[in-house]
Amino acid sequence: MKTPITVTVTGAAGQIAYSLLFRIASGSMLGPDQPINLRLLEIPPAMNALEGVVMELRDAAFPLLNEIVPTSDPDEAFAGANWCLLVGSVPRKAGMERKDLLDINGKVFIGQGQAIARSAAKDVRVLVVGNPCNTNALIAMHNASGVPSDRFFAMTRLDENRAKSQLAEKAGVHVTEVTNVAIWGNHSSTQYPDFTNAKIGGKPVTEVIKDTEWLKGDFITTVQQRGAAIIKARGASSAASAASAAVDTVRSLATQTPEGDWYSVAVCSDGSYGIEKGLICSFPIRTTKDGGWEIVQGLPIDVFSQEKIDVTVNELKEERDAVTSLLQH
Ligand SMILES: NC(=O)C1=CN([C@@H]2O[C@H](COP(=O)(O)OP(=O)(O)OC[C@H]3O[C@@H](n4cnc5c(N)ncnc54)[C@H](O)[C@@H]3O)[C@@H](O)[C@H]2O)C=CC1
Ligand SMILES: O=C([O-])CC(=O)C(=O)O
Repeated sequence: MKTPITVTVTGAAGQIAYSLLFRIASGSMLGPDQPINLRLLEIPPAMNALEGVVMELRDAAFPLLNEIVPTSDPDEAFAGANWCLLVGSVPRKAGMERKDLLDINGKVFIGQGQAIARSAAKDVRVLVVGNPCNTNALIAMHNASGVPSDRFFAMTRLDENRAKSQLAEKAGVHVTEVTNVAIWGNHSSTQYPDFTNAKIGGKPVTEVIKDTEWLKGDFITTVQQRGAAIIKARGASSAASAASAAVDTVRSLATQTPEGDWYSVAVCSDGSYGIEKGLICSFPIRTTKDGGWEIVQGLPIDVFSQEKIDVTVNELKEERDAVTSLLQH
């Protein structure tokens, strides 16, 4: 029997968590032989609802679920955490951009960053899902003194999955044929889903999909606006697909990436591709044999891509500049 891995999920009584917790406990995220301790953080008014979720987790009788701790105390929630999935925060409503949530959600990540630094395990890794996730991750990272910056991630995998699904549908192939899709920049309507380096059945996308106007136009805007389209249709933001993307992100970070491929997640920029150091920016990423991660280097960036990347990186800088008072050094 392996030693349990402790996973903390915040916003544990919310929509995303209602899908995510059951996927984690079933073994989808960390493997079919990996026992899990779940530590679940909520705000006091949601503790009753959380109690109901805990009852359901117990009722599912998951063989891998070792322990469940529901709490409204961040230090108790992050105690010994190996993985922290920071989902808890308010979702946007129709007509809002994700960055409009900065005022409401940003400050949550100060206290959570500090509590992670005090209480989590030495090998802690943190994936921020709550929006605006890049800048919330930046706030958490700056407030988690002593935790290395390469442990902080923000989720752009849902965007990658959406891009793959759009490309597969257009090409009339199964989604598993689509590889090498990088999302650059911010998880926002400025993100750049890079089709120029993507492949379908091992061939460049541009050789398989000849409709360049669609690739440069509707493809990009559909991916950029998909979250808003879901809110319009469902009356609530994506939850099950977001949970699934969080599972995919952690699994990709925890397992070696297949040769030649990459995945998307926002990490602390080291200056690669000229993107300002210290921004939490989405890049093409590979997980290495030793369990670390690296930014895929040397991808060709044409003029069209560079313009798109500049726009989204500029937005990240603006968001960072708007929260300077929340960033501690
Ligand atoms: N990065 C991405 O791709 C995606 C991000 N999101 C974002 O994820 C976040 C959560 O979405 P939902 O689960 O649908 O929202 P929800 O409103 O259903 O659940 C959020 C939960 O967080 C809790 N919460 C609020 N403040 C908290 C705090 N300080 N500590 C712990 N818990 C706290 C609330 O009580 C609530 O139960 C939103 O910000 C949403 O915009 C949603 C979809 C995709
Ligand atoms: O659009 C939203 O507000 C929720 C989200 O991040 C997404 O679905 O990508």
